[in-house]
Amino acid sequence: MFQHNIKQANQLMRSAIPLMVKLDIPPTPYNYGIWYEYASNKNPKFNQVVDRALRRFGSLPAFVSQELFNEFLLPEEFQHAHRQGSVLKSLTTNLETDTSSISSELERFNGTLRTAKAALKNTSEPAQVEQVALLLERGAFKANQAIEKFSSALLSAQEELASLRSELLDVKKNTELDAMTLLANEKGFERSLFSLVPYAEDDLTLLLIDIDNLAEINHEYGNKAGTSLIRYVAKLLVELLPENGFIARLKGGRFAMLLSETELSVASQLAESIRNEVSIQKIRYKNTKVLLRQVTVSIGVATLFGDESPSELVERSQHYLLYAKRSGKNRIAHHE
Ligand SMILES: Nc1nc2c(ncn2[C@@H]2O[C@H](COP(=O)(O)OP(=O)(O)OP(=O)(O)O)[C@@H](O)[C@H]2O)c(=O)[nH]1
Repeated sequence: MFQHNIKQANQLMRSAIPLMVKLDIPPTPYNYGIWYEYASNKNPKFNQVVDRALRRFGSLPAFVSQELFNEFLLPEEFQHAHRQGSVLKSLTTNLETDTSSISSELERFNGTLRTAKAALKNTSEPAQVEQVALLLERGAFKANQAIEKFSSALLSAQEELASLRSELLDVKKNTELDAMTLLANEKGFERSLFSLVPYAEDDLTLLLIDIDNLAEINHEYGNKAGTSLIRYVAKLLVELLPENGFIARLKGGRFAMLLSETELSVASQLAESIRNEVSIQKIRYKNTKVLLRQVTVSIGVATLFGDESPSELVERSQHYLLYAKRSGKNRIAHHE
């Protein structure tokens, strides 16, 4: 990527910038990268994915740009590396190089000092003394240069580390994990959904899975038992999750399972087997050893089609989930 000369690069940036302005794309480094690549028209698959994302979102949401950038524009070896990890690695390598260059420069200067000392011992000739002084001056100048370079490298490393630390703090704060089940939470689900949508070709399916009558279960066995049940179902869903699946807990006893490259018919079969598997469990609440009455789930299934947006997909799954609940619960519902 980006292997153009300055003239070509300038031309491409001139076509990319009006596109960004027209589509109201924020001028982030990711977006510059993306629109530069888009304007170069070098990778038809990339342009296709961007076009599809634009149709679905109307613009490019920040994390979609980031995903596209990582997927298409980063060199292969960096794709899976965590940003912090790669920044730290390059910091360490730079500092190592600077450290070894300063040590060899100081070593050389030490040698110069030794030679100068020996020379001065054997002579008091003004011309020779002057030559030694010149040698020392040159050596000191070079050693000084190396020290200056090293301290400026240390300074910028320090700044870089401070900004990494604050980035890590942000990541911690904005965690996308549900503390109760250790699955992704609603925010994590949204991020996953938005990043999968640009690649979907009528084969991204969403299962909204909701525990039936959780309020009654709470009432009958106590809230703690209800919470324990949510954890139990979460574990079971993880066991049943296919390799290309992603699972999150949205709220209460409601889960979202995203299945990429899975058409409606296959996803419906999976939904049916999840429904059945939950309904045959014999669940005992471990604190009181009480066996709970039959636990069931209802599931709404929808597959993204055409230029549908992520929120339209979620709305359709909700619609089918509601339909399943109204039709008596412990069932799945989807588009005919
Ligand atoms: N124990 C427990 N209950 C929760 C938790 N989060 C939400 N709930 C309860 O889950 C219940 C969800 O109620 P509803 O949305 O009416 O759903 P439901 O009772 O499962 O009824 P249907 O969805 O129609 O089958 C409410 O009573 C909430 O208080 C939780 O973390 N633990």
